[in-house]
Amino acid sequence: MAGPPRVVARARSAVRAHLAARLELLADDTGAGHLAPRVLVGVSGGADSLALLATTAWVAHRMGLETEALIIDHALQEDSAAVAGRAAETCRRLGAQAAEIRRVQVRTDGPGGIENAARAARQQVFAQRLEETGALALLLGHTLDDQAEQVLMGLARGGGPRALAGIPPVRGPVLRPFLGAARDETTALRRADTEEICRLHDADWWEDPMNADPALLRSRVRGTVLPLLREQLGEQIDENLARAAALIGPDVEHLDAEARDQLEALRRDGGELREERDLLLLDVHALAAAPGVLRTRILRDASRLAEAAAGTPSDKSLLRRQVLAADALVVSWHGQAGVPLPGRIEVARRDGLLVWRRADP
Ligand SMILES: Nc1ncnc2c1ncn2[C@@H]1O[C@H](COP(=O)(O)OP(=O)(O)OP(=O)(O)O)[C@@H](O)[C@H]1O
Repeated sequence: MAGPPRVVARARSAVRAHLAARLELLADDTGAGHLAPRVLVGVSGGADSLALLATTAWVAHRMGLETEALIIDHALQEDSAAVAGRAAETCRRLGAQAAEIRRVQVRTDGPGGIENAARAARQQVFAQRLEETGALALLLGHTLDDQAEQVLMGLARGGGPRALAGIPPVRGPVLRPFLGAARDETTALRRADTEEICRLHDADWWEDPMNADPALLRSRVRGTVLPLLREQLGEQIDENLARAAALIGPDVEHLDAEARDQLEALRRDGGELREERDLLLLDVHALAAAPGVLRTRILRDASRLAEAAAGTPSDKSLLRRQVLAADALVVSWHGQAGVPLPGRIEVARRDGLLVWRRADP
């Protein structure tokens, strides 16, 4: 008997590998027993997420798991409720035991644009639904094409290693099986593969009109820049960009984890807060002993902690010049005034300590 088409088999194997790894991890942590035998799939109605839903429903069923489609209606077009309703119907036909539609309000005039506001709203619902259902995992349909676009946009914006590491295939309970198993981009699926899977399932998908909006960087990268790069640099450019992310990803994750551990240790030895404005103190000599790649990460993480401690969290990350100025306080400079940071705080040097404190009013 002939097996499933090759593309379907590849998709199933990617989803199976991700779910099996998640179950194994939870079994080690003895956390699996507390979780419902359910997986969530974020479905936009696009080809990538419908293909993922169909694949997951098939695989999960055979692993004794239920599949719930989670559809977020951003209410950004007039027909958005109808699009969400049709997607839910398709998901049930493709084997989902449940299909949840959540309507969210998205600010259209926010600082990061509609795209970022929609993403933030989506992530909030994802986290909430994971909590409500106690599901094992939430699966998202990002493909190798999304990864290539992400890396290119990161480079274009002058991003560092984190930007070049692209979209993580696994982050806690959030899994992106179509990015490939264990950072192996050769097992990733292309957007065209997901369209083929949808056609094989006779499932109509929705094309997001925002994808064609030239005002958005992502649309220009997808519609103009990558086609040109394929023509000029070769058809393998998407795979090569995704490979760069796969190669750098583990290095970045390792350094980030190391920096978190070192910050924890430095905080333990950091002494008591002395002034009312103080938020966080670190021993400057201990910090100076860390290599530069860790120091800059520790400074970023510490600044985020201090911002949270101040109760004035901003959605801005540290600028490169702020990191360099803070690092200069550590390695070379003693009497300099505080370096202003996001969230109305600053970092300064005082008595052998690096001090994060509320900024002078
Ligand atoms: N409205 C939605 N409802 C539920 N899931 C969604 C929705 N939009 C996107 N997703 C999920 O996110 C995946 C990626 O979608 P898309 O590429 O449009 O988002 P993105 O903005 O690039 O991603 P991210 O959310 O990571 O920034 C989809 O395959 C789907 O799993």
